[in-house]
Amino acid sequence: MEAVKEQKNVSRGIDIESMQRGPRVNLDNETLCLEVKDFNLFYGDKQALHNINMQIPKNRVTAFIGPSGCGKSTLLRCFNRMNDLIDSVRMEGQLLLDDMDINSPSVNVADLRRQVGMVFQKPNPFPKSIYENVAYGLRLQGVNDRSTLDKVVEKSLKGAALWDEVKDRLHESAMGMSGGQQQRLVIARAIAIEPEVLLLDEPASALDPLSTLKIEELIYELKEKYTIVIVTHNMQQAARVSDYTAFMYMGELIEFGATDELFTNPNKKQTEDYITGRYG
Ligand SMILES: Nc1ncnc2c1ncn2[C@@H]1O[C@H](COP(=O)(O)OP(=O)(O)OP(=O)(O)O)[C@@H](O)[C@H]1O
Repeated sequence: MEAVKEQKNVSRGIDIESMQRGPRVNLDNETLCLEVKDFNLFYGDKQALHNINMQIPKNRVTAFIGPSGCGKSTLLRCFNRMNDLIDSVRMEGQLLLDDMDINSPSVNVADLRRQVGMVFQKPNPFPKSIYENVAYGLRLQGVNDRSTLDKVVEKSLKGAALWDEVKDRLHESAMGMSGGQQQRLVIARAIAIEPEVLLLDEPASALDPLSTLKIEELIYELKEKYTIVIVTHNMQQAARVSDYTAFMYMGELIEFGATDELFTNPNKKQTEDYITGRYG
């Protein structure tokens, strides 16, 4: 009888054993920023995300981990509609930013991308001066007043922990900076327009260990002002920088939890196998 009951629950997607093992995530004391509801994404006929449900709290760092191809970047890109650029993409379900439906036709995508900034794996500064890279977003908004720009450039470079290294060469080309400095410059450029969310897609994977450390320290500081979602292959990095972690596998969200709990006491066998290096 017990066996039958358990089998029924498993077949309805409720994994009793897992529920009994570890703590479940509790977001009662958090303010929500992003919400993913019954979300599916297809590239043509191929389904890349399967029925994702997730809540991402404000002013916290949330890491997406999982083996290559599990859908981490696909999900991340949905939050500022980067997938709009791919013709074959079709989506079902909802993505909310502060209760606003991100995919609603009434959403202005340029405005959304100002609210939800993105930093990619490979630093992509513009071939302009350090100053103009940071001022870029404001200039696009029509701000050309020198003293306003000076203030924002300084504040953003300080916010990206780069000011002391570049304050004497603001008008030199950004292309002459190291990779680690370029990545912090790209972060400064993103925060200059005061987004609400920063999406970081493997922001340190092309960097040396010292630059990686600086980016990780920076992420920790930035969460005071921004909600940060980071995709990383590096589990130590996820454990170091994030408050919450989502483990994905083959397009499904397998487990979402407080990072320290997920890494020390995962609910699901698949999570445990991944974090202990059994696959991935
Ligand atoms: N533009 C695209 N067109 C078709 N399929 C795509 C496209 N981008 C991603 N995919 C597929 O969607 C699935 C998820 O890819 P995605 O890049 O989101 O995974 P990921 O977990 O971020 O992987 P990685 O860690 O290797 O970057 C993969 O099977 C991938 O091949």
